[in-house]
Amino acid sequence: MANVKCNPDLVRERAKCSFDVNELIHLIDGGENATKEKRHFEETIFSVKELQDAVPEEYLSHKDRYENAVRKATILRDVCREYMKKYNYKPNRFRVGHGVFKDVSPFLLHDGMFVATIIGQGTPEQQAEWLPKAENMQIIGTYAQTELGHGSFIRGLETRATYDPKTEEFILNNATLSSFKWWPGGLGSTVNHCIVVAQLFINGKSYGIQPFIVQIRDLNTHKPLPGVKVGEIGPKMGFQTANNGFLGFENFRIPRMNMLMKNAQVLKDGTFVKGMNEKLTYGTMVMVRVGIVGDCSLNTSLAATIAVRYSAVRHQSKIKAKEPEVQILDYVTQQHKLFIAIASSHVFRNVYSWLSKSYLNVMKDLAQGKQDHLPELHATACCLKAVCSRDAGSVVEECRLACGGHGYMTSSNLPLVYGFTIATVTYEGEQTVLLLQTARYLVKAWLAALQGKVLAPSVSYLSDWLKNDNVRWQNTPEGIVKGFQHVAAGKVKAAYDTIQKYIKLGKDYEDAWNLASVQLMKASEAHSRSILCEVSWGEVIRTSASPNLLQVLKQLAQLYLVYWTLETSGDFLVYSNISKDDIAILREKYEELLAAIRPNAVGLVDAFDLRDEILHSTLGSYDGRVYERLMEEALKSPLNQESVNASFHKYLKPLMEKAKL
Ligand SMILES: CCCCC/C=C\C/C=C\C/C=C\CCCCC(=O)SCCNC(=O)CCNC(=O)[C@H](O)C(C)(C)COP(=O)(O)OP(=O)(O)OC[C@H]1O[C@@H](n2cnc3c(N)ncnc32)[C@H](O)[C@@H]1OP(=O)(O)O
Ligand SMILES: Cc1cc2nc3c(=O)[nH]c(=O)nc-3n(C[C@H](O)[C@H](O)[C@H](O)COP(=O)(O)OP(=O)(O)OC[C@H]3O[C@@H](n4cnc5c(N)ncnc54)[C@H](O)[C@@H]3O)c2cc1C
Repeated sequence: MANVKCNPDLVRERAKCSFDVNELIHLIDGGENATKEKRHFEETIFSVKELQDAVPEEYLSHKDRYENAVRKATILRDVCREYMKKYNYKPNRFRVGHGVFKDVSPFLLHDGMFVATIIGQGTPEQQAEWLPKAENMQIIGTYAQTELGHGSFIRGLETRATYDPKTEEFILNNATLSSFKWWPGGLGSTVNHCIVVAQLFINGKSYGIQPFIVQIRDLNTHKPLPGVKVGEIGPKMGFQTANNGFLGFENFRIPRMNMLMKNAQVLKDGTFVKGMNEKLTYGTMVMVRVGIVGDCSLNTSLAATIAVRYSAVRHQSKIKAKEPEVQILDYVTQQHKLFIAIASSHVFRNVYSWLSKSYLNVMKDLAQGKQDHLPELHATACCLKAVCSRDAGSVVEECRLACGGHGYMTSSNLPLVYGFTIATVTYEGEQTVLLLQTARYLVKAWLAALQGKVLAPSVSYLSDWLKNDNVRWQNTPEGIVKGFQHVAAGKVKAAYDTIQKYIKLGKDYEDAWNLASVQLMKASEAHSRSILCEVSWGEVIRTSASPNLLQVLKQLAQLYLVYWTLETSGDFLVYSNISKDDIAILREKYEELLAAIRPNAVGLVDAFDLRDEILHSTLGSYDGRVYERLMEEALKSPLNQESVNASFHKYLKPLMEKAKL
């Protein structure tokens, strides 16, 4: 990239960067070698001609766009397969996926949830049967859980799997419209298999929801099998190429061994054998929620790179009347909009790495029959997924708005990035629903703290606060982290007290919970923010990096802490010992941090190392040829391929002629 002829503003920005951009790239990637491998892989992918679109996707019809996505998905699969064989390298498919599809691969759910569920929910025998076929794409699958009538409340799913001991089969049925599966990615026209989550019935008795592996299309003709009704759900806000679909069954029979039986089993005679914990059936969702925190980091870095580079190139208006128009990045309000995007991407990455380790530890424990840490993992993954996805959506939108009119252009790619980022707020557990899951855990933890019990590490601050809620405020990063814990503890206590108040007024627990649920949701958000602050600050101070880089990483981490303290200063005034003077000091600190980060802004986004092919943006490319690219892309419009459009003769001319009469 270094030899590309760049916009002079970007050249100047890069020259004033105070740290070694390559050092940060290696740190993000996990080492110099990892960067080399990543770049070699990406170079390979993006040099495949067939993966490059001659016409921008947006000009294709819905159908052509889907077919083009499937075409590219199959090529990408082949290239990756060969590459992995040759180099024994496991690539990050989401990064290159953004480049190849711009939007979402129709195989996303195959890789992300179908294969993962077979691993997580299948017995060794079932894995041996299905996994090789799924991994080498002999079969293509998705994860079909959500229905027209139910997504969040999965115990309310209506698809039925009724066991027939005579034939040792399950009979799948969707008797109502609301029971139709609705949303699964790839289901529309791509997959031939599904994990179907259905209510198990044996001898008229319900045994809760269980996962079944179901073939829905003929492998040769791709026609839906008799008894299967399947189709695509139509255009959406984003995810256009994900091929989300609907599905229903009518007396569709599958063999007994197609119930994934790692956790619970149905024996030949219809005996149901309960698993260690029925919530283990929800395991794939926990895994994906963890993954989404990492995805939030990537999505945020995409938007930050586009908006920061554009803001360095774009000149508009003046700060001083007699001086030239400034780079819009010099407006402190612009820095306020954008630097939190850079900081958030680092915070999400660090927290993702921490959460993934917890996830793997809990998986190891579960394999040995220990489930003590599962509730903490579930609670932590829920609130982090909810808050990170919401933050990422807001940050991406702020970056888009920060690009003014050009941010509204599809060719900036910001509308698309927003489309797939904001979807993470809803899928894999709607944000409020997940925050309330965490709130259940927090309320229990609070009760345990009141009883003097030892709490799990992520909530031990509740006990500390109970012992001493009068800690002096300190304007240091550690002091701010403590402050976030005080806010969270104060909110958990307030929500708990509110529940108790309603119970004393004669409400039952469930109604009291619902009445207090805004507070519970806010407590959960505050808990999440305190984890984000504590973990990310902790990771940064433990980072081994050169002094120059460490200084910049600390500035970003502090920016995150101060930004969110100021954003939630009302809470701090209520629940911590912060004073108005402390807030004034923090405001000053915030301005200092923006000024300190300003010279490194372009270097920082360069360090995300996102190739132009991944950014897909007229505004964000490495060379900063913004106006040239905007014009080049505009000229690709089919309307610009003709000097006069047929509508002139058909409609406009007759209209004008009528007006003459
Ligand atoms: C684009 C790139 C993305 C990159 C992502 C990275 C990697 C992933 C790769 C690919 C995936 C890509 C895209 C995904 C597309 C989207 C796919 C989907 O959306 S699939 C559908 C997802 N659906 C949901 O998430 C549904 C949300 N609802 C639920 O999870 C549950 O119904 C519930 C809200 C949790 C409530 O369940 P239930 O009613 O049964 O439980 P409660 O009675 O409320 O609580 C009982 C008890 O159980 C505990 N618990 C609940 N869940 C779990 C769990 N998963 N693990 C452990 N424990 C759990 C809960 O805490 C309660 O405990 P207690 O308080 O002690 O009683
Ligand atoms: C792009 C995209 C891709 C998807 N892919 C898949 C897929 O591959 N497979 C799949 O199975 N599903 C998929 N889904 C479905 C997705 O998982 C659900 O839409 C999601 O879990 C939310 O459920 P819902 O639609 O039922 O929302 P609802 O629960 O109906 O939410 C509507 C409102 O009700 C509120 N609400 C609901 N319950 C409660 C409660 N208990 N307390 C308080 N408020 C509540 C919510 O907070 C929200 O404000 C996808 C969805 C999207 C958008």
